[in-house]
Amino acid sequence: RGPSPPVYPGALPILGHAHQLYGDPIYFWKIQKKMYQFSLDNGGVSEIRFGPHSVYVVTDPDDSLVVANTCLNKPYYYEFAKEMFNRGLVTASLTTWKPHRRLLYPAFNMQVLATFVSEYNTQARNLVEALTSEVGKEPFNVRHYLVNQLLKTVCQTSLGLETKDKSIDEDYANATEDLFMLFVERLKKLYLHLPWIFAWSSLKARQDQLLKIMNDAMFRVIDRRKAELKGNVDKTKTDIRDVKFKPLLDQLLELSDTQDALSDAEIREHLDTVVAAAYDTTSIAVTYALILLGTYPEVQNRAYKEVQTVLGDEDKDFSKDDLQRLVYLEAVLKESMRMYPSVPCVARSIEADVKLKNYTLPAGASCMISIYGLNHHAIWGPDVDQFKPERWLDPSTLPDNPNVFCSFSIGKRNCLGRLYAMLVMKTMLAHVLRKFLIISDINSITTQYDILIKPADDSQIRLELRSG
Ligand code: HEM
Repeated sequence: RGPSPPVYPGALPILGHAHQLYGDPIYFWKIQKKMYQFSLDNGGVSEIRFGPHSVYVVTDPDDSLVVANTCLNKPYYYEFAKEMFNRGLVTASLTTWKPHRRLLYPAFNMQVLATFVSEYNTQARNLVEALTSEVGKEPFNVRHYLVNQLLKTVCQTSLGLETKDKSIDEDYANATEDLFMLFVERLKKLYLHLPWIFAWSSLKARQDQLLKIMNDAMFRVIDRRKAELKGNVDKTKTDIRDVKFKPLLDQLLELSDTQDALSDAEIREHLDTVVAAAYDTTSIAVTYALILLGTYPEVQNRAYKEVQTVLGDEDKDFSKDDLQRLVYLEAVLKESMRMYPSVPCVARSIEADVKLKNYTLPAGASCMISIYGLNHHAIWGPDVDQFKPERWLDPSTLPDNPNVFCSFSIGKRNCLGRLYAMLVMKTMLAHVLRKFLIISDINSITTQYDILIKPADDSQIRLELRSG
């Protein structure tokens, strides 16, 4: 097999690096960054150990793509989330994932997403209204507002819920967040990797409670919608929306009716996956973008001017075309997602030996593709650690290798919702920029990790009303 990649320092017999993973979410992010940096400093591949299990940390762009496209199954620690998401795309095994990805793919194309743009605008206006109560006050937690609004947006476009419908609300969001914390807790404690020990733990009892809250809520939504569609009840409900508007739930029920392609349980798993994959990732990305805009007034000013140029002084909504003309705002978003990718790494199972440039990774191990590491690779140039949206405006200032920007992951199993995400995030940011001046300081923000990275501090941004 040839040489082995360097092992991250401090491994102990039996435990490997497990003892280094203990600590709170802020510590856990710090140690992960060190592990990614070690991989970057050592040619792009290194090894850590969860007890006897080898995990390779890959930060080389070419090697990452090889792993992403040849290892399509997820490793055993994704199983921790399986009771919740099961055959949903993120956790599905390859045999389910392939046909289901094909089934869901059409629901995320631009034609469908264009019918959601008025929902995005409505929710962005609601966000602006809610944020108005913070004007002139002390720095506050803007992510809380975004979670609330983006959860509503996703529930409307995925589940067809009306704005006032509280079926999937804060309780659901809190349960999701607690569940993610619980997965991390299990990941860090090696003995809880063993299913029979986990089954007797207090963590498992808590997991069951959270799953019940979430499953009950989602099944209620599915059952009600099925009844509505069967009885043609409430058809007028969608009339106020784009006539072609069809939430993901309706599309999945149609597939189940016409092709017998999906069971109710599978539909629930896909919807839970999409909702969980969508609202928190986007709320985190918009939060960091706002904090960075508030830290760099000249960037904020340029983004604001672009918004004004696209819409003029009229208080109208952004159309799909308007959103596509917000080129600088898109650069701001990409750059903040480069620096703070909501999902900092993804993992794959190595089922057959994988040949990389300098090493062969052995079957039976697993591999972490470090999104954070790739986004901070030296290939970005000497200004890699600086926030420079301008780099996205001129292709000659970007790395030749497109795989180094991988906040939406890379290869065949990349993010299905990336187009959705960009549209909704741009709409939210554009509405906020139009109304408020944002003031913040990224240097005062600490990052924590719970599968996603997010600000640990409540003091995130301040707002002033824009005059005129
Ligand atoms: C800033 C926002 C987002 C980021 C950073 C993001 C990132 C990612 C990443 C890194 C993955 C790969 C996960 C893995 O392999 O473990 C992924 C997968 C996925 N994402 Fe996103 N995502 C975002 C928004 C969304 C949205 C809005 C949706 C849906 C509306 C969505 C739906 C999905 C789905 C269904 C998958 C599974 C894809 C598959 O395995 O075939 N994501 N996302």
